[in-house]
Amino acid sequence: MRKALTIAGSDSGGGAGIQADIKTFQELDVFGMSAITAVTAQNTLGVQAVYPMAAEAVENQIKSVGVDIGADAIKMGMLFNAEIISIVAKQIRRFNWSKVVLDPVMIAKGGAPLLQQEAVHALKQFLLPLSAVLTPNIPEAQVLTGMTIRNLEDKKEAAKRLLDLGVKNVVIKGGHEENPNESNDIFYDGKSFSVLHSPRLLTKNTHGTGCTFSAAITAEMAKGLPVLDAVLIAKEFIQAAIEDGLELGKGHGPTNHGAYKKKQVQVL
Ligand SMILES: Nc1ncnc2c1ncn2[C@@H]1O[C@H](COP(=O)(O)OP(=O)(O)OP(=O)(O)O)[C@@H](O)[C@H]1O
Ligand SMILES: Cc1ncc(CO)c(N)n1
Repeated sequence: MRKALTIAGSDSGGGAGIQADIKTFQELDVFGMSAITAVTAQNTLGVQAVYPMAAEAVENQIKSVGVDIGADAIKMGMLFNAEIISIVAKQIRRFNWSKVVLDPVMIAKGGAPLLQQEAVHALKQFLLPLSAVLTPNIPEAQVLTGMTIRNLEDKKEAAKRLLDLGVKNVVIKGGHEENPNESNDIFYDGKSFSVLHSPRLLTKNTHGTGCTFSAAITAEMAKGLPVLDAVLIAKEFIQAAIEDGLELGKGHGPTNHGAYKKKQVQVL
């Protein structure tokens, strides 16, 4: 069985972070493993508290997986601080992992910081050059490039700048765009651009969309798919999960990780 490791934060509410990643891996028939970087007290209303792990604890979780089980692909989500970032980078190099997906999580939907501002530099310096795929949303792409993104041309320019920082492929996600009809993502591999179209679904239940999308890319890469094919499946996966979003809690409910598989079965 193919194996994927997520290095990310725990979401007690179960919709984002490690929990979203493991559910997504499972739905896509990949064995999920985790290295927890921080524990968040979180629900559909927001993040109530963040408890970062000691960098050594993160390092040892990755080592335990790497020396024994191994991983076909790696995903990184919330990393919180520069010390954790630098230790994660060291372990990725040590195990020679190349199918590495970096979701540069910075701020939760309610505004809580999930990455310290002073750690952005470390993320760019240590992790972008080790990543096969980077999946920023628009605000994250703006922070990483220092440019304002208003339209498709800006997205293309930002994607080029991100590749100049060492990442091999980038998907700039459109969830935060003000387009009322569509939520389009753009993919760039250094040679050509692809626009991944989807209708914008009118729902408040979008907690964990970014985590779920990048975990699905990771799972498909673990199975050996080329990056663009993995991204296209992930787009279908997140679309189905949002369409079937769950009305749980009093705020932004989670997406339904089981929706994609259910849809496949119906088609058969
Ligand atoms: N309302 C929506 N309708 C359709 N697709 C959406 C919607 N919101 C987000 N998406 C899709 O979900 C994926 C994740 O995008 P988004 O920009 O929301 O990520 P994110 O901001 O990192 O998520 P998070 O809020 O979990 O951190 C993208 O493929 C995006 O196009
Ligand atoms: C733990 C965690 N990681 C990532 C996100 C971003 O959605 C979140 N809300 N919580």
